[in-house]
Amino acid sequence: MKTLSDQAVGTAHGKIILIGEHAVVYNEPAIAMPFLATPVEVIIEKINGESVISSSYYQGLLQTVPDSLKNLKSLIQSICSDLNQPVDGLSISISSLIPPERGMGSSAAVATALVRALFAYFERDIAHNTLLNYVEISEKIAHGNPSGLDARVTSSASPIYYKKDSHFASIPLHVSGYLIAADTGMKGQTKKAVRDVARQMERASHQTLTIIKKIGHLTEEARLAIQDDHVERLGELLTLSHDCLKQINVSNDRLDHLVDTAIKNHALGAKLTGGGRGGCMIALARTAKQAKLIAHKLMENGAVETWIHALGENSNE
Ligand SMILES: C[C@@](O)(CCO)CC(=O)[O-]
Repeated sequence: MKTLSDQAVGTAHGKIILIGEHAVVYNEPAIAMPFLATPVEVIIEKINGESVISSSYYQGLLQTVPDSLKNLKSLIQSICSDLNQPVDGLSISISSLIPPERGMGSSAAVATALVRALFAYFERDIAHNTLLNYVEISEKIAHGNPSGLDARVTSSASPIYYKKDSHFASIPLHVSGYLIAADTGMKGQTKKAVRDVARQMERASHQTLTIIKKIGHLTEEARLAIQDDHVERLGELLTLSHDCLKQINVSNDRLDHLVDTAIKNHALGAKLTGGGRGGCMIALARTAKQAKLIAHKLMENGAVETWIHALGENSNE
């Protein structure tokens, strides 16, 4: 009989929306980026007895996980059953640098790393589509109705261009530069912001639709800038899209202040990322040195945490 490995590791990373948020709700495209500065690692080791799990939220038996980890328990049970392996005898330890509830794909990334670790532990190869299907099981429990975007971006090295109703395409990443993300320390208010944009669309449809369409054009241009290595143009497009997002009232003073701070400190561009009214912002810099300075200035100006990701660096795909 084949002996299984005593230890296996699975990795994944966070995601950020580079451009196109809110407009994507109205059938315009958006682009999401793998964000390697926030990695996730799952280590599985062989133990005797019942399986245990350890994460920053919980340490204990897999059988008695709290509700917040039920998605992972289901995922482990499905995989062990599909691979004809016992659910006992595993020590699963999860470490994640992705802040939760910031729209950075935290739950999908943990699920991705867990699926990879389990398949490595049981010495099985896994096709990318099978991985996505497993992550969806977990995301359905965690979020109800996942779009599939987070699963794709947290397991991929390439930016993903996407439209509503599961239109996904990888973009060849030829642009180089440094992407800085900063956390405002406030929870984003995606649901409320999406609802308010819908109300605006009813009240002032022509005006609102013009802005939404403009974000769509900026996103198409950003796709070209990424694949044709036009980092300066990409920066301009980010700032222009932030102006559009301001016009549809999904920014707030704290985000605007961080965006202005980044630009004053020679960012090529900056914008909010995700649902807005809190959450995170991003800035683009040409060099590592500029990125570090911008991150430092963002911290001085109210950010609670910053991360720097070198575009084009190897990832774990
Ligand atoms: C604001 C939004 O476009 C992105 C939130 O991360 C909402 C959505 O696409 O569901």
